[in-house]
Amino acid sequence: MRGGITVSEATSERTPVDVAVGVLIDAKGRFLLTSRPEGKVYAGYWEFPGGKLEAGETVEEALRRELREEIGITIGAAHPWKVELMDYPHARVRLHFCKVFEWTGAFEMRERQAMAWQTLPVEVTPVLPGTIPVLRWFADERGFAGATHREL
Ligand SMILES: Nc1nc2c([nH]c(=O)n2[C@H]2C[C@H](O)[C@@H](COP(=O)(O)OP(=O)(O)OP(=O)(O)O)O2)c(=O)[nH]1
Repeated sequence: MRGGITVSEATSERTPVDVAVGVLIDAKGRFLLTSRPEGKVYAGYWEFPGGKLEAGETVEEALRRELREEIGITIGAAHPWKVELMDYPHARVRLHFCKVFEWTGAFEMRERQAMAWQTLPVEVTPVLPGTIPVLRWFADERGFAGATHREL
């Protein structure tokens, strides 16, 4: 007989995949969102740029690599901000959100994403579920009341 593990228990026990996420903030306090490229899950949804850690990488190393690969910039220091676990049907992810205030190079959307500098409330839509808590943290930091983004 197989153990009594139900599908939902198995799902909640999935080992999370670590993801490094960059919250780029410019001199005006705007933050950068990019759209997920065609061919990825949640294609077209807006998110903070980033990606999965490769073996042996720190969060900061992964973030530096991903932002170079995906949007063409070289970041300065990555300041760890918050860590969030998200359960999606496709994966369980541990999102390491880092604030980034300095970078060099010109933005180049190498995966043909779109980019948008945003403030609250966010105007682009739809926003990836794993991005929504970040908007709430910004709202709390900035004393912003009301909806942080538009629902689909
Ligand atoms: N980059 C990013 N990913 C997020 C955010 N919120 C959120 O739930 N995620 C999830 C979506 C994905 O399941 C995962 C990131 O994986 P990904 O597929 O974009 O990473 P990657 O660039 O390494 O992709 P790949 O090479 O495996 O195709 O994290 C966010 O704000 N930014």
